Amino acid sequence: MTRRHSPQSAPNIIKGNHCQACDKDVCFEKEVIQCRLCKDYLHAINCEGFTEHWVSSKTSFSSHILPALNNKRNSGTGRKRPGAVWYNCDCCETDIEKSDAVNEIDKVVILEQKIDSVQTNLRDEISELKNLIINLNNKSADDFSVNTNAQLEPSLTKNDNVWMDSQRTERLKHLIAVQKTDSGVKVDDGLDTNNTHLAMHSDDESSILADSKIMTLSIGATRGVVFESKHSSNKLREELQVSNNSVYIMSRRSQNWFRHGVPPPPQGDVTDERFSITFRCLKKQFSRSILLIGDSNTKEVNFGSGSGKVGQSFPGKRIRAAKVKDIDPQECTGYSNIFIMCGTNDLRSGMSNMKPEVLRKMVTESRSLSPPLISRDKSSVSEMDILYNRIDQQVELISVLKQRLDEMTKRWERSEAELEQQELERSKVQQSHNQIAIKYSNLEVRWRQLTENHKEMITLKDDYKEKCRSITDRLKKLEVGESAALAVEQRKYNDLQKTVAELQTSQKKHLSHQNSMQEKIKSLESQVENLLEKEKKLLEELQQDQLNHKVSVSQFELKLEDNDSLLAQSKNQNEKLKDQISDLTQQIINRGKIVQDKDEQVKRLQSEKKKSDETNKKLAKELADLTESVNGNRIVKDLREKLVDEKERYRRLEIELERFKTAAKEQLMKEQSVNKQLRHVSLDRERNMNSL
Ligand SMILES: O=C(O)CCC(=O)C(=O)O
Ligand SMILES: [Fe+2]
Repeated sequence: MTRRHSPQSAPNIIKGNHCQACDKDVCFEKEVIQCRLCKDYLHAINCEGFTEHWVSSKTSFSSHILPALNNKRNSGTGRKRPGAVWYNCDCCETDIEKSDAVNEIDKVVILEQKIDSVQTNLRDEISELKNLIINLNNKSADDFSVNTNAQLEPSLTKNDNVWMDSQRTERLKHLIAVQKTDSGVKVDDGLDTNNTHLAMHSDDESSILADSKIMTLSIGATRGVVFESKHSSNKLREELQVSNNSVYIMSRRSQNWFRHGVPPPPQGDVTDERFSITFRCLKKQFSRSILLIGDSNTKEVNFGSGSGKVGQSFPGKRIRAAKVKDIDPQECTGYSNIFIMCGTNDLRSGMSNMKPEVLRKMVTESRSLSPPLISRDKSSVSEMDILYNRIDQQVELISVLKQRLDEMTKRWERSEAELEQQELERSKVQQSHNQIAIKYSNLEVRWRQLTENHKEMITLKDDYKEKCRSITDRLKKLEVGESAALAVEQRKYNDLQKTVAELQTSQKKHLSHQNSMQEKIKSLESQVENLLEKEKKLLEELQQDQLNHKVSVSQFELKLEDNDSLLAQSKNQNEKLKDQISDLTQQIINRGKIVQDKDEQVKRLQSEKKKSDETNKKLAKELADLTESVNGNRIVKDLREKLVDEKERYRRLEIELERFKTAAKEQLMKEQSVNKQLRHVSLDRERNMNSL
């Protein structure tokens, strides 16, 4: 496989100052990293401002992009390299890992593992990126987050919950903002925010629609709202942290099972103001209900039917609260029209610097603007008159309210500015969100590239598999060839065994030959013995003859002296003796011949010995060959041992032959000396005869 990522064969992601994947210009110094092995340039997304850090083996989202996004440096000490970005791209890392492989199969295994790990990493990176995008989305919606933790009805899904509709909540937010300015809700400035709390309760008034939702909007400091089960069998208790501009939703039904409240902040905690506005859906008949909150001045107003009451058609109630802190919010639920009568007991005139005539005008205007909340029916005329008269009396209070209104307006303006600021931040977040989206698409490009690599690796793997298969086939063929070679070897072995058997038979023959030779030698020995015996006898005879001859010579001499006639006789005798001598000489010649025969025999034996020597040498050579070819063969070993024995026996035979030869030589010498003596005797005799 060609290295797709090599600088020559594959285009870098970065060309000039342009990233091909993002299709945008990049800062070469800050946004580009180079693989220190293949020297390819890659777009290091969002690593601006980083002149030194160690990027791990992969451009993984966690080790590279995320730290850059978080504007943090990689902190691992071993990873830092001053003055440079150190980076090995995935392909080079794979090459390094591949070089560890001992064989092709190992290489395939390493590649497979690598592909798996790259896939897992990429999947992790993509899911991390997705999470980040989701988080950023949430963060941008933080200004008005919808918190669903308090949904106590688990069956309620996002789709069927109207409060999950961001457009709707946006409109609501606007509405609330208007309400904030319009209503001018009185907030006691002397309120100790660190002690405020709302007792545990359930919004379970019968005036609330049974299958409706109750929504509470939080403004200001973050506070904990506690939810707990009412019934002992089910002891659940959860606390929900509600932040500024967040809403939580409960169902009306859950009120039968749970209660909720806002506990005081933990001891020692300093907290800011928090307002909450709760929205409830009332049953139709309560839509016009009235709540009148006020001091003793309101005691004359009584709701209900009958004489002295406001009337059946105006459902409502009056609660006594001389100061704001006396108001129990629990008592306030379920009323569409709430009148807070700020009595003169605590809030006196003098606090307003508004001119009375201006104030009066305002009151008149407000009267004209007021919706006809309460129609004047006959039964309630006097009470309402009293109410309007009271208003006249409360101009000072209204001026205070105006002041508060101004304060609230300022506060609203401030919050507007904050909102603008938030909007700005939001757009920034949106920008980074867009960047992330680009990075995501980059990653997808990388993913596609890796998929292509993966495909290529799979083809490579298939190639390797194919190679492995062919190697296996070749191996099988080799195995078949090997068995043929084995058969040849077996045949050779059998031949060798045959040769050994032949050698054994020739050894046997040699042995029998040696035996026959030994027998021959024995017979020769006995012949020599016989000859010696005969020689002995001849010698004895010769000695005897010599003695007899001497005697006869002396007798003859005596007789010769006395009688010449006896000369002839003596001549005859001499003739006989001559004959005898010639016989003896003949015998000696014969013996010489025998000795010569023996000599020839000895020579023959020697040549035979030479031949057997040669045979032995040949045998030894064959044996050596045999030993080489069939090393460790038991039969050959035995044969070798036998050969050694044979050699020993042969050596002894040789010694004996030597001894025999010397004995024969000695015999020959003796015979020669006897011959000499005989020759001397015959010469002496002839001389004697001549002298006679
Ligand atoms: O302030 C809150 O979050 C709780 C308000 C509440 O429970 C209520 O108005 O009934
Ligand atoms: Fe409540």
